Amino acid sequence: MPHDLQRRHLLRALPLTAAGLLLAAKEGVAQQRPNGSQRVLVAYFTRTGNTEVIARQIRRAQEASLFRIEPATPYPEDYALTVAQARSETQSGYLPPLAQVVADIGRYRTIYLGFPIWGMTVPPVVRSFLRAHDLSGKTVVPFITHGGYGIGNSTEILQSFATGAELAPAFTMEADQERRTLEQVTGWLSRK
Ligand SMILES: Cc1cc2nc3c(=O)[nH]c(=O)nc-3n(C[C@H](O)[C@H](O)[C@H](O)COP(=O)(O)O)c2cc1C
Repeated sequence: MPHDLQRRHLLRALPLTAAGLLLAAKEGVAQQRPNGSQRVLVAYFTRTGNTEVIARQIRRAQEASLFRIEPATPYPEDYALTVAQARSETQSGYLPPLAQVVADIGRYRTIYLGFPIWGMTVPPVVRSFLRAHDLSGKTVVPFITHGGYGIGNSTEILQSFATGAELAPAFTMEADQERRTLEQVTGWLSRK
């Protein structure tokens, strides 16, 4: 029966070097398909679930393993605080430590990499994921959701962070934007 990420080792947090990003994280075993070839991994980051819908569909279609990218310290629940934190992390080049890394990344040939656009670019934690795993010789297939403003400089950022990987053209799509939903609900509530 499929099960969520199993955490094998608890390691103490280390400073934020590239090695630290790897060592600070627990090793995670991706959720695996019982009969799959295990050569395809779907790794994704999501806040509100849009990207996860696509990740799970790819997983079903490709008989792939599934890995959720998460920061060791979760982002705030509050939308505005998350936007502010993401902006400051991106501006300073901060790479948040990961909650877990893929323990057996070497077995995968193809990595579908999914994320939402944050501040017109790749979210910091997705950059952490790329830094923490050796993807050289692998094919990285991005799938990206955004709130209507496009994918910004994501292709260039992916090229610079996925060192040695072959980068396939990205699948991109507009999806619900949390900000728009919040504004509409706030407007509705204030009329009551
Ligand atoms: C911190 C933050 C920053 C965002 N920045 C952008 C942006 O610059 N451009 C855009 O089109 N959408 C932006 N969005 C909207 C998300 O990209 C979009 O809603 C995405 O589908 C969310 O995916 P998820 O549900 O998998 O988290 C942002 C959302 C958040 C939370």
